[in-house]
Amino acid sequence: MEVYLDNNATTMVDPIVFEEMKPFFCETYGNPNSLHRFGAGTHPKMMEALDYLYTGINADDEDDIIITSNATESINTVIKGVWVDEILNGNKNHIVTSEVEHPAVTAACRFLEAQGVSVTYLPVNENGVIEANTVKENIKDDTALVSIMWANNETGKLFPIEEIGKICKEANVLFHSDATQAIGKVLVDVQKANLDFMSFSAHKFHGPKGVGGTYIKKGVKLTPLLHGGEQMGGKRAGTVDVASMVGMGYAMHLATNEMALAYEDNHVRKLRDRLENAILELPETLVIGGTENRTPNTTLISIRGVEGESMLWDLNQKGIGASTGSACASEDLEANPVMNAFGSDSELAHTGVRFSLSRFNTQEQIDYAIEVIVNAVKRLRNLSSSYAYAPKSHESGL
Ligand SMILES: Cc1ncc(COP(=O)(O)O)c(CN[C@@H](CS)C(=O)O)c1O
Repeated sequence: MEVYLDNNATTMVDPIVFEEMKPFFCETYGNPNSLHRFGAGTHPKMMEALDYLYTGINADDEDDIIITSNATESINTVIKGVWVDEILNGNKNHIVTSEVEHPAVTAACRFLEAQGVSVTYLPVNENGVIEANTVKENIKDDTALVSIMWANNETGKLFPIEEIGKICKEANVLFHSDATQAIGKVLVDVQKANLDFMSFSAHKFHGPKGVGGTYIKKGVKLTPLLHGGEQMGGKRAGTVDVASMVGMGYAMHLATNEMALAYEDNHVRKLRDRLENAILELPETLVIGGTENRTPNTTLISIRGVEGESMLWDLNQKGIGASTGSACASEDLEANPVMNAFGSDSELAHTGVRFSLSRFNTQEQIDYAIEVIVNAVKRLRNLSSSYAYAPKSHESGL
């Protein structure tokens, strides 16, 4: 049996989405900027896709959503655009973000630090969350941007975006959230969150890889990252990948409607809890960041005495796909920086395994995964020279 439990890395394109995309390869294949019928034929479905995107994040009709290649491009567009507008051409020189952001945020911020910008990386608290008050305490007169993720990709922890949005509005500071791991898992409302910018990627909610979006609130200036043609009103040059844009719009429609979010919060959450609770019955295991206030599909579990990479190899041999943390850091055998930030000791930082489920997982798959995981832990702990578990009288030895 094959069981895919790495949906925070990427998801399967929903077959229904794939059907929506097909016509734009060999039938309606014109360039949307061409004036003839071959180009104009793409417009109805592109407009429908935009409608789905606006509805999915509750954007106002006058706001902008520009189509990018992925969340990384969207994030760089915001951070570097604000740098140009508010720092190079303004009187600001400070950005507030967090220690547990995705590298797309932290690396872009480190690039700006190399250009002389001051960046504050906020720590998470003992519950693995960035506190709104901590953001407030770190906003200065020259703060150009606050950028805090909506949901952490490794732990699933949800951050107080609406509270932070109120703080930024009162302080008149631009606010961006990387919502890549929130869309399709929890309700994302850009207006309630008082966001000026938001980034997302279609392949996290059963859309195609290679397409994402940047939300820009009406009236907020943002210098483009890419210059060239007049696509997206000059806000993002380059011919739009029509099929992917249509796919992202439809995936947003399927993933963010009321029934879909209820399914995530019930069915997917129940499967995640079933898997997590079975692993927590093993001695010396714990959920990094704690179990409260998380996306319904994610668990990052430390299993003392079991190297994350060794566990992944065992799982892969049995048809199960998971990760030790974000896929983009999977080749890096250094201790997981996010786990370090969440306060786990150095050994724990090497023993984390991330399981991230989706609406396509079944209870049968989860029960199989539990059996494989428990057997893998037994095998790997028995092999471990450094792990010696002395069971208390009421615990079975492993
Ligand atoms: C919160 C967050 N923000 C940005 C990105 C980047 O998405 P792209 O579509 O690759 O550009 C990701 C992708 N995180 C994957 C791959 S590193 C993970 O395994 O966690 C993310 O989780």
